[in-house]
Amino acid sequence: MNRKASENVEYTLRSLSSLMGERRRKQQDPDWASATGEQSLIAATESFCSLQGSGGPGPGSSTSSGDLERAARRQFQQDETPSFVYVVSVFSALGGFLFGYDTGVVSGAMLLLKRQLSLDALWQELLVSGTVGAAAVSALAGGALNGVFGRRAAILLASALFTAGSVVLSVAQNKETLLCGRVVVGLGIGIASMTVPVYIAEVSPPNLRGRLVTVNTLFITGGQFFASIVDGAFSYLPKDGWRYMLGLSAIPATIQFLGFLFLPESPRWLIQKGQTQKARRILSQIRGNQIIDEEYDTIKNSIEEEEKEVGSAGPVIYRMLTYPPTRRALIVGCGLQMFQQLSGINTIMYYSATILQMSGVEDDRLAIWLASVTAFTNFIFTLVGVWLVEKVGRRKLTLGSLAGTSVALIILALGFLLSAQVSPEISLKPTTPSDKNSSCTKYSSCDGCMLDPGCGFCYKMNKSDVVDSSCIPVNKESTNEAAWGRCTNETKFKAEQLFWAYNFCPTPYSWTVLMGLILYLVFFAPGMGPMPWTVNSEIYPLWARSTGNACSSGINWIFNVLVSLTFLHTAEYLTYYGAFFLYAGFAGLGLIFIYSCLPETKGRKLEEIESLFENKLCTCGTLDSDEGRYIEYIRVKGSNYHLSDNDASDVE
Ligand SMILES: O[C@H]1[C@H](O)[C@@H](O)[C@H](O)[C@@H](O)[C@H]1O
Repeated sequence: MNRKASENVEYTLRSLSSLMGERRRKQQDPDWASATGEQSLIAATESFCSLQGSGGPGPGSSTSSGDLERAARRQFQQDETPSFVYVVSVFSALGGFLFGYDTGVVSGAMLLLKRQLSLDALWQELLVSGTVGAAAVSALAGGALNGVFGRRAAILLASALFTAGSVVLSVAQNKETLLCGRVVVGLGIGIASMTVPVYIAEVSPPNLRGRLVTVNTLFITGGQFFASIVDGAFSYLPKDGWRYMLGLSAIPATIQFLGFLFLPESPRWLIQKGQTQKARRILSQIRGNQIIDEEYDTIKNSIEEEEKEVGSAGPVIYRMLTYPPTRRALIVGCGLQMFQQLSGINTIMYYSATILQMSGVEDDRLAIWLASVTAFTNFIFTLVGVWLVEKVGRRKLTLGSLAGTSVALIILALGFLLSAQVSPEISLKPTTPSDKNSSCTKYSSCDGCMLDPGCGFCYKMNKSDVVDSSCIPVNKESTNEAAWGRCTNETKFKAEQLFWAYNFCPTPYSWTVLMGLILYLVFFAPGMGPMPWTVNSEIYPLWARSTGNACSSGINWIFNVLVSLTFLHTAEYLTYYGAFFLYAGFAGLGLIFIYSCLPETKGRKLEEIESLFENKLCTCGTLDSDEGRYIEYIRVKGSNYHLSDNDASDVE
């Protein structure tokens, strides 16, 4: 038995012996028992004792603490979380999978699409960012949708949008239809991204909530990983391979839609809407054989109190901003989402193939497959987050993750800096054909040439030295070749031992970059990846939950577009190392923000969390008095009592 489990049992033993003491007192003094109306407590205690088959452990009782411990453990095991809550969470998390898949698959699809439909840069950008932009809009609008129609309706709508969008994409005949499909899918992503964490948090028991919501992010990164495999596999099908890539998500989307036709609405939302009978029925279905009275009453009371305290006049966002605890929670939630994106995750995800090329991978297809290694690392380390979230808590996990991410960003930046310092010189200045563009011939080293999106570096290798190098305009149709000169025909120039580097330079410091990249994901994925979603699903009171999550998800998407769309321009102005130092700076600011403002929400009931924001903003971290202290409780009612290592003290 591990230390914590034995502490649980020890505590239980202590709780039980105090109950036994009460029982003896009541048996000796029946008036006292009836006066306090505690007959049920006596019955419960007796029923516990009968579990052991040997009566209560009073003085002189033959029952050893070993028997008691075994009985407590047996009951603890019986009282497991019903599997229905896992079914509900997995079906909801399919929304996360679709979010990950549809944002991840586009990079591979674009490689094929731009050739088949001759897409120019503007159309490529529209197809990629159209989805993310639509997600930002629908995440913001999703708050109202959730509040009025409920979580279940929002998830059904999101999966219907995913299905419709994927079908449109797989049969599209022109770029305009493709754009419509991408926008429809984006609308689904936005709604799913803000609804699913809220729904899972609302149906989960407090001791599992963090883990189950984090599973949603595991599904996001799983979707991104699966997308990278699909991209790799269908890249061998140059004609129409993209139809499969983009259309495949119709399958999980349809499964989710069908599943949700049978899955229940969030009981918390139902109570808020006054549908109390239905809420009770669903809550007891989700909690299996456990008693729900206390949970039901807590939700109901907190809704009533909230209404008294905050009132119900005016738009929710106005009430949130004028009521200090929700205003603070909103700042923390949006800040977390903003810093998640500002620390550059999607630059790493979208440009990992380029970054990997910098570390010496020449072949395009190999770079695509290696990018799936990046996605896999992100996925596997999110799993570590699922495991850690209920052990170390949200605050420590996020802080540790962001500290590691900052170090990794500095290593990445140093790798790029060292590479820039030893960047190969340009030794040849070929004469430009009269009808061709010559803007690239002005550069004197590979570094400048690489940062100009219009140019590429053509060179030969002599052992480990770069020789006969030139900077030439890139072919607008395919970045794998130059527009003119020695590097124009891929098959021919490869046979002549020539190399073409677009967006990167050959460097001996590739290992530093590679190490930085891997370290980045190892640290980012368990904490900064999932925690912003997990924390946001728990920090708002019920009346503000949909709106709070809509705002913070909207912020996540807006900064996602900003960071990923500006990466190449940022690199052009600040160089690659400048860009990564900038992200490291943002991560450092994020660290200060999180250290001062993020309270620990682990193990608390959703209804209790509001109290964490009652004090002035950015003192929450220091008020973490409960950290490291486990409050055990034993609920005794009839023969049903519950031991939890993370819940509030409560003896009925
Ligand atoms: O939490 C997720 C996850 O970390 C993904 O890998 C990333 O692409 C998303 O932008 C982020 O919100």
